[in-house]
Amino acid sequence: MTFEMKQKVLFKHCDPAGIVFFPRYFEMMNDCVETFFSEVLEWPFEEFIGREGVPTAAIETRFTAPSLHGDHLVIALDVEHVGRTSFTYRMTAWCGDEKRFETKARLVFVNDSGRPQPWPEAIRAKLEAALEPAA
Ligand SMILES: CC(C)(COP(=O)(O)OP(=O)(O)OC[C@H]1O[C@@H](n2cnc3c(N)ncnc32)[C@H](O)[C@@H]1OP(=O)(O)O)[C@@H](O)C(=O)NCCC(=O)NCCSC(=O)c1ccc(O)cc1
Repeated sequence: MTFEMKQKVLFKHCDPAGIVFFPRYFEMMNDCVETFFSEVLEWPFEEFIGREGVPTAAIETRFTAPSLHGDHLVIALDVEHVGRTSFTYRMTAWCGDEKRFETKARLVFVNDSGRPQPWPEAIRAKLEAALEPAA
């Protein structure tokens, strides 16, 4: 399955020329992940972040076209791999038919000491259910 989140490009995302500044894209990525946790995993960040966490261990992004103030983006997330303590997602942002960025990242589930721990079984089951179908 592909999870989608709409994101209008706002004033706060942009430099003085009205172009999205790249750290704001990373915030949009995290917003999409947070919404995925809430809506697909039914495990909102506010229920566990603080005691536990899901830091990003690795991320690779390509910015393929600039976004402008007022653009309407659709940010699409696919779960690519579920590991013992981690999962990998791919995310692509579109404005109409134009791709604005694509990213691949690995999140690791950590305990209150910041050490990796296995996913809770119920969360693992939902992550595996969300895995994109094999090509
Ligand atoms: C992520 C870590 C806890 C992993 O600890 P390690 O001791 O390296 O892990 P391990 O070797 O045991 O491996 C654990 C898993 O992580 C995976 N892993 C670890 N490092 C990597 C890298 N570099 N690439 C890919 N996968 C990795 C590894 O494959 C294991 O996966 P499973 O097979 O699914 O179990 C540690 O490297 C760390 O703390 N890194 C710093 C994280 C960080 O500061 N990221 C910057 C942004 S912070 C952030 O995104 C965030 C913070 C707080 C929040 O609430 C939310 C988000």
